Amino acid sequence: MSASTPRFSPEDVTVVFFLGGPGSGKGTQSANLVKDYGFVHLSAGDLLRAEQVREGSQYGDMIKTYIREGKIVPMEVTVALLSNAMADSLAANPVPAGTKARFLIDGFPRKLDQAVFFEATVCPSEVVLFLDCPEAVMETRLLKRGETSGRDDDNAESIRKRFRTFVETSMPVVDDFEQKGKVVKVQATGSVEEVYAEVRAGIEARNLHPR
Ligand SMILES: Nc1ncnc2c1ncn2[C@@H]1O[C@H](COP(=O)(O)OP(=O)(O)OP(=O)(O)O)[C@@H](O)[C@H]1O
Ligand SMILES: O=c1ccn([C@@H]2O[C@H](COP(=O)(O)O)[C@@H](O)[C@H]2O)c(=O)[nH]1
Repeated sequence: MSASTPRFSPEDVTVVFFLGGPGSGKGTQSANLVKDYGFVHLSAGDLLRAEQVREGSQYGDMIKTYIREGKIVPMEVTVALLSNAMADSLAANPVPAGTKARFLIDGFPRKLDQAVFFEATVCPSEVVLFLDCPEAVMETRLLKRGETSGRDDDNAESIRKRFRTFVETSMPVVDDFEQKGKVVKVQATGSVEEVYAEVRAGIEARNLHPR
């Protein structure tokens, strides 16, 4: 894996960043958005977990520690994984003339430097979808998920650290995009169906329609 220049043109893609605290429901809503809106879903966390266990990865141990501690992995690693995954997807499914591939980038950017670096070297985002959810609700969901997820970080101590990182490091990213007029904010405390109805309304208001 290397952080090379992307192997595609920014003109060929529409990128939606999907942000929200740990357990706010990004992965759950992403499945709906893939089905109805033709997004390719890329979860930064999933890409990091795959890199962590990839044989021969020089980053495996480092990623494991960062994830368990709820810290943000250095941006070069994550941006390279995302950019390569986008390029691979475009190579496998070339964009028909006159259309753009849609990428839903879940759980990224989590830090301002990542946002700046990605938008400068890969492509700018179109919309930032933000799931707003109280910590108490997210904690209940994550502890429940932890009963079966097998994730190293779905335990009370890691969850506490992830919440702290989210408030201190990731919320400034949401605030920055908000100032740029890019944020679609959705309350994430309702049922999966209720939240999805709000998500749909929000992105359609930004001219993203089913495909
Ligand atoms: N609206 C909802 N109501 C109740 N439970 C939900 C809702 N949305 C998601 N969940 C459940 O909460 C848990 C966390 O959801 P999900 O994995 O989608 O969150 P996430 O934001 O992707 O989390 P992370 O950032 O930690 O990966 C899952 O077990 C999921 O089934
Ligand atoms: O851009 C990113 C995204 C994620 N991480 C690390 O991964 C874990 C888990 O992420 P999920 O989105 O909850 O799957 C997160 O706590 C970070 O440690 C990252 O470093 N950079």
